[in-house]
Amino acid sequence: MLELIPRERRTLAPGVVHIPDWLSEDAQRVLVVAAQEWAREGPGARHATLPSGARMSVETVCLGWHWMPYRYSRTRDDQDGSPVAPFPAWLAELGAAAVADAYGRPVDYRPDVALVNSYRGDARLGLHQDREERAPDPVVSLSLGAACVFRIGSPHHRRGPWQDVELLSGDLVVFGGEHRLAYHGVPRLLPDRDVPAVGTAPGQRINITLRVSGLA
Ligand SMILES: O=C(O)CCC(=O)C(=O)O
Ligand SMILES: [Fe+2]
Repeated sequence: MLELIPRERRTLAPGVVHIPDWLSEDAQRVLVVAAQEWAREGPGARHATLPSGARMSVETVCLGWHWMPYRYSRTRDDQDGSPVAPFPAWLAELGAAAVADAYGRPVDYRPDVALVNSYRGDARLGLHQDREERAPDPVVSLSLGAACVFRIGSPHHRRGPWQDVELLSGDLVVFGGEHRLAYHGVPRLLPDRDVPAVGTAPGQRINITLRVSGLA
């Protein structure tokens, strides 16, 4: 099922752009250090609990707005109720540069939510839509550490066809436009892929997802 993808920038579908190696190794190291600090701050990262009672295998800490299945809050209501960590201005600038590069034009992109996801072992993320936002702006995804398979399909239904893309450390994916609500997920890590020394734990993948909440 996995295609052999040349490591070139590709538009996977309208509004969906993959840029391999978008982040320099230095930038990756800075982001990994920041992600590790965010994951330790306050009540720390957690495996969110789904309405079914199951816990997600991905461990997440949020900035700006705290995402829970399936709503946002300014406070960490499924933890200790403390205020969510602030969304740093430099991360918004990085997100705007990502969207401008992906779409090849100047953009007014002001993300105010980050999900910092940590995958270890057989952690994965089922197919879902990012749809708790009230704004049409694209989603930015940055990958750090271990490689994974990223699956993206249609905005209309969860079943395929999908595209499976290998995401390596430093890769950028932007999805917006008519694929803003595309189903997507991470069916598995690819722990045997070489990872540059960016500071992640052995076999760990960190994903930083940026979104515009549209909330005030
Ligand atoms: O880890 C990824 O690449 C995707 C994360 C994601 O889809 C999310 O946090 O909503
Ligand atoms: Fe998502």
